[in-house]
Amino acid sequence: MNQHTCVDIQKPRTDEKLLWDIISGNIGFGTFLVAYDLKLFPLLAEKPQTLTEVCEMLKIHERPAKALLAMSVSLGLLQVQDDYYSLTSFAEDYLLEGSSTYLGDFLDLTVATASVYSFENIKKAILSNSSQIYSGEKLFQTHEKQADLARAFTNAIHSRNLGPAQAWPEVLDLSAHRLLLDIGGGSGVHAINATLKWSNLQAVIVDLDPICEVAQEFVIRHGLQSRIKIQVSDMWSQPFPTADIHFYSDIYHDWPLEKGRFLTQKSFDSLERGGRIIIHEMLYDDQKLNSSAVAAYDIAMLLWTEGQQYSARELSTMLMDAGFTNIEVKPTFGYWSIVTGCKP
Ligand SMILES: C[S@@+](CC[C@H](N)C(=O)[O-])C[C@H]1O[C@@H](n2cnc3c(N)ncnc32)[C@H](O)[C@@H]1O
Repeated sequence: MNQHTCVDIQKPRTDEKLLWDIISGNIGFGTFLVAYDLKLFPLLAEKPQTLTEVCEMLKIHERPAKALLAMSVSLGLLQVQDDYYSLTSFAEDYLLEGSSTYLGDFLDLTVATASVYSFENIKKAILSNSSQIYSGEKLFQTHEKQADLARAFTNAIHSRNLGPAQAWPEVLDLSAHRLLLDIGGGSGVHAINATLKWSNLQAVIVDLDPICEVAQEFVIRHGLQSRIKIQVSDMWSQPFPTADIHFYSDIYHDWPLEKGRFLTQKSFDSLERGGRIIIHEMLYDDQKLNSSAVAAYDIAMLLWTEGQQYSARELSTMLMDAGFTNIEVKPTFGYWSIVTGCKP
């Protein structure tokens, strides 16, 4: 090439916004957890504060305070008016201890396990097709052996489900049913909300031993001991107690497809005629293409479990193959939906 020949620089077809959107998702998540950890949200719940006041109360310099506040505003957690920062409705609903949908226990676990989502762990999970939580030990087997971890996890899932669990019982008519079996029910947050909404319903929560202790405490806290029973039971090996609704929330996504099929068939076989199955999950669209939130949850399942997020079509097909009819998919709350069917 001649020394003086100019070479055109090819222009990109797109600007680079997408790069910064991807980066901001990651940094925004970390900054949100730090804001939570520093108790920025309860501080602003007392009264709106200026930048200087936030610096004083959090004992941080102006430069990081500005960055923290700007990110919190851009994430939709704070709003600013006349130089005063205050909470948005989302922050009031989910980030204040007094709220009935407070995410505190979920965020505490997320802070404690933030390193699970590191570059190294995501790469290892993708290359090895294995979970990275608890140094590669199986999630639920570890919980069976370590009651403290089981409790922190169960409390976290409970707090994260306080909103969704109020929503799904509103979208179905359960007035003709008697007994809901909450399989792998965790804290019992769904059984509790379903029985509170439908006075005709009783419930049984089945789960592993240390989790049932936590569920018992939540049931007592709501004064529902006469309507909700708790049974230590392994859903793979032990028969289901009699019920006319089988409810699964965030269970199918913990396991591979064939285990989902197993549970579906087991439910179909053990439900009475007219019985209903309800699967509560964050669903992908059928092409598994259009939701970054569900895709992120899918990666989280890779890091924590043997499972994956499913689409409405995949779960509906599973129900149909087992013999269920009248299959319906109903969006319920945020990214949550239920897939439900009846035993003819
Ligand atoms: C992701 S959590 C969901 C908890 C609850 N369904 C909810 O949505 O709040 C999964 C639950 O399945 C339970 N689980 C795992 N293996 C189980 C088994 N073999 N038998 C019964 N429950 C099991 C776990 O202990 C845990 O409570």
